[in-house]
Amino acid sequence: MALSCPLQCVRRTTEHVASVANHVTISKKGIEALVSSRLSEESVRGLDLRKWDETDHLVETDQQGHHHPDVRAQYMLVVDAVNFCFWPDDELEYEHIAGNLKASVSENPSCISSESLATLTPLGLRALLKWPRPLPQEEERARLVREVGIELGRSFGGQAANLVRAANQSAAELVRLVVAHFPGFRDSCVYGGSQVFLYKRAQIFVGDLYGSFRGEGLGKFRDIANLTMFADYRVPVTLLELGVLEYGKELSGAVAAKEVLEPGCPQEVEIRACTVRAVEMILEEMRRTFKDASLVPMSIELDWFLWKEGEKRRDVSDPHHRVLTIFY
Ligand SMILES: Nc1nc2c(c(CN[C@H]3C=C[C@H](O)[C@@H]3O)cn2[C@@H]2O[C@H](COP(=O)(O)O)[C@@H](O)[C@H]2O)c(=O)[nH]1
Repeated sequence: MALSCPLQCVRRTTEHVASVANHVTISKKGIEALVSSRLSEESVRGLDLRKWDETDHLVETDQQGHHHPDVRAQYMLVVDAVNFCFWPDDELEYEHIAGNLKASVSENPSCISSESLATLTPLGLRALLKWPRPLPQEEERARLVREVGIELGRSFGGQAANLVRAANQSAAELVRLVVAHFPGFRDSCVYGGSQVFLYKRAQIFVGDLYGSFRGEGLGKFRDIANLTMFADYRVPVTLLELGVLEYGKELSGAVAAKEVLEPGCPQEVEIRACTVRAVEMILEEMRRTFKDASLVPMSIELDWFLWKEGEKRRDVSDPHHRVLTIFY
C-alpha cells in the first residue's frame, strides 16, 4: 500500500510515535504474557472474537421490521459523526447514542434524511438522541451532523449508501473518502513536527458497516483487515490493566486525578498512538505463536473484544484519560 493509503499512514505514524514516546511505553513482556494467558490460542478458540455486538444497533433483525440498507448506512454515519467524548456527562455512554438514535429512526426513518441532518439544531439533536439534558459539546455535535447532511446532499445524492458504494468495496478508499469530504472526521495531529494519523471515527464507521451488515452488501470490503483498532479512550485503560501499556509517573498522576489534557498534547498523542501500536504488536505475537493462523483475529475484532472488556469494567476500572475532543 502506498503512503497515500490512509490506513498505512495510521500504522506508520503511530509506530513512529510509539518508538520515541516518553510518557507511555508498550511492554513486550506484557504482550507475551497476555498472548500466553487471556489471549492464548486456547483462550481465543473459546472466544467469539468475530462477533460484532448488534444489541443497540439498527440491524435487519430489528424487531420493528426490516430497515432499508440505505437507511442503515445513513444511521451508522450519523452515529459515528457524534461517536466521541461522552465522559463529561456521567451517564452518557455509547449505547445511548446508538440505541436512542435507533429508536428515533424506527419511529421515523426520514429523521436522518440529508435534508433533516443539514438543518439539525442542538435541540433537534438532543431530541434525536432522546437525551433529557444538554449533550456535552451539543452545539459542536449538531454542527458536525449538519456538515454530514450538507455534504451528503452536495456530493452523494443525500445518501451515505452512495458514499459507501463510491468506495468500491475498499475499506481504505472509504476512509479516504470520509476524511476527504467531512472535515469533522479528519482525526490527525502534529507530534514532534510531524503529522500523526488516527482517523478513529472514519475507521469505526467502516468497521461498524462491516459488523452490522455482517461483511455483505454495504458491509463488504476486500481489505477490511487493513483497518487498525479505533483509538478511543476506553481501550487504553484495558491495555493498562492487562499490563500491555505503562504510563510514566507524571501521566499516571494526571489521569488518576481526572485532569483534562490539552487536545494534541504529547501525552494524548502517545496514549492513542501506543494503543494502536500495542494492538498491532499483540496480533504480531499471536501470528508468531499460534499454530492455527485462522484463530488470529483482525485488528478490528481484537478492538471489539478489548473495548467490550473495558465497557464491562468501566465502573470499577481506573479513570481513563480525559481530553475535550471531537475525534474520539
Ligand atoms: N475502540 C473502540 N472504541 C469504541 C467502540 C465503540 C462502539 N462500538 C461497538 C458497538 C458495536 C460493536 O460491538 C462495537 O464493539 C465506541 N467506542 C468509543 O469508546 C469510547 C468510550 O465510550 P463509553 O465507554 O460509552 O464512554 C468513546 O470514545 C467511543 O467513541 C469500539 O467498538 N471500539
